[in-house]
Amino acid sequence: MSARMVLCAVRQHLLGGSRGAWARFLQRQSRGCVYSSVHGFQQEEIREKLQAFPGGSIELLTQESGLAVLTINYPSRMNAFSGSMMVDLEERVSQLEGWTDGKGLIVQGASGTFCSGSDLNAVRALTNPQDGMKMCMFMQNTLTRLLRLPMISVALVEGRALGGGAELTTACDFRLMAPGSVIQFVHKHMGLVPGWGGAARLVRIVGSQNALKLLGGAVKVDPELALQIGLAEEVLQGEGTGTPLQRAENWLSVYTKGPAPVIQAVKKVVLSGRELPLSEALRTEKDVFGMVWGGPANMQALASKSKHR
Ligand SMILES: CC[C@H](C(=O)O)C(=O)SCCNC(=O)CCNC(=O)[C@H](O)C(C)(C)COP(=O)(O)OP(=O)(O)OC[C@H]1O[C@@H](n2cnc3c(N)ncnc32)[C@H](O)[C@@H]1OP(=O)(O)O
Repeated sequence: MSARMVLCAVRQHLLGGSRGAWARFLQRQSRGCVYSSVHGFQQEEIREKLQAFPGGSIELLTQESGLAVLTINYPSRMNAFSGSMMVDLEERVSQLEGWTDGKGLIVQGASGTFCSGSDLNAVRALTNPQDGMKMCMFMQNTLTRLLRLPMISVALVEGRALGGGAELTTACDFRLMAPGSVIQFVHKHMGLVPGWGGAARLVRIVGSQNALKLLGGAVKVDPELALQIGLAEEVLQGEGTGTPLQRAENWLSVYTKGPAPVIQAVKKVVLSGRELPLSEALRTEKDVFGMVWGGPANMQALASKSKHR
């Protein structure tokens, strides 16, 4: 068992039995990770390698409302991901996995642009295929765990989301785009394909025909095209109605209104439906249903004889 798996098991033990169904689901999903030592993945080894490329940071702000904001912060490099930021991101995702009050997450870039992918200075120093695959496994694990967080997540895209930045947007449940913003899978121009799981997720979001066009043409996806193919949910219009972050928070609050256990249960049943074969998804849905049935929110709704006119 890898250190990561032991940590995950301990965390779940500490979270206790009320999250048993979720823990079992994660267990079935290799505790949220795609790669472990079984696949030749040694987390500590790659962490050390990545730490050798410092710069920037990933900031996490959790709010009492149950909404969190994760900010990719390296403005002097258009928020490119340095090695240490990849490690930071993994740590912030661990924090979010343990946040029992979490309902929603907004992922944004600092200073009006989303993320320009990997830091090319680090990429240039890690060009052998072994190092590339280790970095890719590390980021796939982290972004898979980000997408599987028991909260509803939104990528707020301002400016540019390029390469790995475009891939990061697909690790959120929704994408909201500011006017003038662009999502571009520039990988082909770099002689590459996505490696952070972005292709697999993109196919599930926009379908294989659209994904093939976006990757094959390294298409600059503006908000209009993104809406048309279902990559973005909404364009954040409306000068004078707050900052893009405030508008994204307003948009998300519609879906995160209510008690945390119920919102988390909503995400869990949708996630299992999205990822699991039908019979397994149905069993998970039953388990999650058992967690909210007779719970405080359910009892309160029954007592108040609520109507849904
Ligand atoms: C492809 C797969 C791979 C992965 O998945 O791991 C990647 O993601 S590789 C990275 C893909 N991204 C790029 O290739 C972006 C390259 N940069 C650009 O195209 C432009 O810089 C752009 C469009 C982001 C911004 O252009 P603009 O004219 O507005 O500004 P500058 O070019 O002057 O950029 C400011 C400053 O930022 C540095 N920068 C930008 N992106 C990166 C990056 N990915 N890595 C390292 N540094 C980056 C740029 O070099 C400038 O620095 P300066 O010291 O002022 O020259």
